[in-house]
Parts: sequence; C-alpha cells; structure tokens
Amino acid sequence: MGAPNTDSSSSFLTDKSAKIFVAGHRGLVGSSIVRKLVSLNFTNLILRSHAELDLTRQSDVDAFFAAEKPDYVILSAAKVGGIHANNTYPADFIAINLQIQTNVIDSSFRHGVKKLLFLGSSCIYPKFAPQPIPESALLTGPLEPTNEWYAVAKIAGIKMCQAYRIQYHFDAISGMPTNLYGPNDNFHPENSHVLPALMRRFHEAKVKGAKEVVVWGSGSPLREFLHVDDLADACVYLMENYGGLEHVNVGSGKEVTIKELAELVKEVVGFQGELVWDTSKPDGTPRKLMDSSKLAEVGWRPKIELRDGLVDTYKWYLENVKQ
Ligand SMILES: NC(=O)C1=CN([C@@H]2O[C@H](COP(=O)(O)OP(=O)(O)OC[C@H]3O[C@@H](n4cnc5c(N)ncnc54)[C@H](OP(=O)(O)O)[C@@H]3O)[C@@H](O)[C@H]2O)C=CC1
Ligand SMILES: C[C@H]1O[C@H](OP(=O)(O)OP(=O)(O)OC[C@H]2O[C@@H](n3cnc4c(=O)[nH]c(N)nc43)[C@H](O)[C@@H]2O)[C@@H](O)[C@@H](O)C1=O
Repeated sequence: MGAPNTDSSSSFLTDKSAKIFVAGHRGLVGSSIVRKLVSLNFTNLILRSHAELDLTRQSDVDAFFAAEKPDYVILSAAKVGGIHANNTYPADFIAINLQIQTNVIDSSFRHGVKKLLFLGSSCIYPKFAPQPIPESALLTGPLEPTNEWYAVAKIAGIKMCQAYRIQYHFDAISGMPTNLYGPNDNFHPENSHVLPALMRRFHEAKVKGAKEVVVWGSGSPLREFLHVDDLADACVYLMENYGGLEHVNVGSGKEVTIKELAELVKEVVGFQGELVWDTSKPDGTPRKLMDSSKLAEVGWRPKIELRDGLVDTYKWYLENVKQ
C-alpha cells in the first residue's frame, strides 16, 4: 500500500513520551483516539477544546504550535454533520474545514512536527463511483450535491498533505473513514448522522410510548458503518506503518440499507412501533462502500460487528446522554 515507513528510528509507537496533539479530542473520533493512545501508555497528549483554541484562527494556531512544539498531530477537529447539516450550512462546511485544516497542516510543518494524520471522509468520492470505491476514484466524476462543499474541503486537505510531502518532504498522510458511530457521537435530532439520530428518536419514542417513528428518505441508500474504536485503531496503525502520498480508505467492508439499519437500531433500542418514511428528505448518495483492501493487505482488520457496536453505543447513550 504505497510507501510503508521503513525507518525504524521514526517509529510512532516507540516513544510513549512523544508530544501528540489530538485536535478535536472531545469529539466522536478524537475522544476515541485519546482512549486508544492512553491504552497504549502514551503520556504526553496535548489537548485543547474549541473554546481554548479556535483552530480557524491562524495566528492563535501558529502561536500554539510555537509554544507546544508537538512531535505528532492527529487532525480530528472539523465541522462535521449529517446530510441535513451539510445541505443547510454549505458555507460553514467549506470555510471552517478549509480554515482548520490549512492552519493545522501548515503550522505542523513550520514547527517541526514529525508526522501528521489528516482525516477526510468517504464523501470525497464521486456520487456514482465504482463500488467498492478504490482510492484511485478520487476526482473522477461529479460529487454528491448534498455534501459537495464539505467534500471539496476534504479533497483540498488530501491535496495539501500531498503538496507538503512533495515540496517539503513533510510526512503528512490522509485517512478516509467511512460513516462512523460510537460513544461521544453527536445525537442532535436534525444535524447529526443517521445512526445517532435514529438511536435518539427510537429511544424517545419508546419512552413516550409513541406508535411510529419518522425516518428520512426512501430507506434504499446503502451505507458502510465502522465503530469509531476500530477507526482509532486504524489511525494508530497508519501513524506507525504508512508514509505514502496516496490517501488510505478505512472501512468495515460491510454495507446495509438505511431500512436495514433502522430495523436494527429499533431492535437494539427496543422500540415496538412502526417506521414511517419521510420521502421529502434527501437520500444522498445511493451507495458508498469503500474498497479498504490496501489497509487489509498490510494486516489491519476491523473487529467490531455492527450489532455489537450498536449495543455498546446505546449503553453509552443511556449512561451519558438521555435526559
Ligand atoms: N462522524 C463520522 O461519521 C465521520 C467523521 N469523519 C471525520 O472524522 C473527523 C472527526 O469527526 P467527528 O469526531 O465525527 O466530529 P465531532 O463533531 O464529533 O468532533 C469534532 C471536534 O472538532 C472540534 N472543533 C470543531 N471546530 C473547531 C474549531 N474551530 N476549533 C477547534 N476545535 C474545533 C470540536 O471541538 P469541541 O467539542 O470543543 O467543540 C470537536 O471536538 C472529521 O475530520 C470528520 O470529517 C469522517 C468520516 C465519517
Ligand atoms: C459521513 C458522511 O455523512 C454525510 O453523508 P450521509 O452518509 O448521507 O449521512 P447521514 O448519516 O446524514 O445520512 C445517511 C442516510 O440516512 C438517511 N436518514 C434516515 N433518517 C435519518 C435521520 O434521522 N438523520 C440523518 N442524518 N439521516 C437519516 C439519510 O436520508 C441518508 O439517506 C455527509 O453529509 C458527510 O458528512 C459524510 O461524509
């Protein structure tokens, strides 16, 4: 899979006291990466909330890097949301993401970071890409309109990592996760992704004794889901083992229709009523199963089955989110 790291002196996993800046550590992905790094006995994580350091502010970001001089950066801070949020706030999704990633990637290079991992998303690929989608499908066709603004920012992030590697030999790599879920997800009723949105809606309907729950779209789109703890494991794997120009897909290899997902979440939550489909809501891209064989070829595999991950996430939701 492209260029593996061959220089053992640059091993990410060796120096447990290395300074690692996990940007976005309170979010779904960042919090899982922190759990993973703590479990691996890393002792020097640098963490800043959005309130402490606004990554859209270039001079603040540069001053932070000048003061802290991190050795490694995992960029999991971004403006993130589901289909409705992406479709409703296109300016925020393109501008905030371009600002955050440009500031963090550039300051990382300028202040001597040894390696940076940028995270994109499977929405970077054309709406009608071949399935499963190989990394080479990037920029081969038009994007899905509901999230093209976010996708353009993420594509710019990949290209920025490539450009800094080519011009400055900066070890910046990009991982492209599929749709994620797990503890610390965003459970907002409108702006979240489908899985947390449905978990909350089914839970609230169960508590109220409602007869039906509304689910958006036709139910026919296919999506690939990966538990965020599998993603965190893959991120550490990439930090240790990958140093190539091309981005790397990170998926579970398994897809379900939104209808199948809704039935599964309904069962895990224990809601007894009916599903009602609101076809005025967009379906988005019809299918986006990624080809994650590059990562599989070098030995990385996801471990968490969707049903088990849903049970775990619902337990977390009950303990941490519900009113
Ligand atoms: N969730 C998913 O299904 C997928 C996510 N990804 C990618 O993974 C990455 C992380 O996503 P996810 O964890 O889901 O997102 P979340 O919304 O859960 O977390 C985003 C984090 O970014 C921080 N943040 C946002 N804006 C700023 C800012 N201006 N300055 C500083 N920090 C900021 C937030 O900080 P705070 O909490 O303090 O506000 C939060 O911790 C993103 O790059 C996303 O594109 C890729 C594919 C799928
Ligand atoms: C990760 C990925 O996430 C986004 O893309 P998406 O995969 O289309 O995201 P989604 O999770 O919001 O929807 C998936 C499907 O599910 C259906 N659906 C049903 N009922 C609800 C519902 O209640 N909420 C939501 N959000 N969707 C619903 C919905 O209509 C759609 O068909 C990108 O914008 C971008 O952020 C990105 O990269």
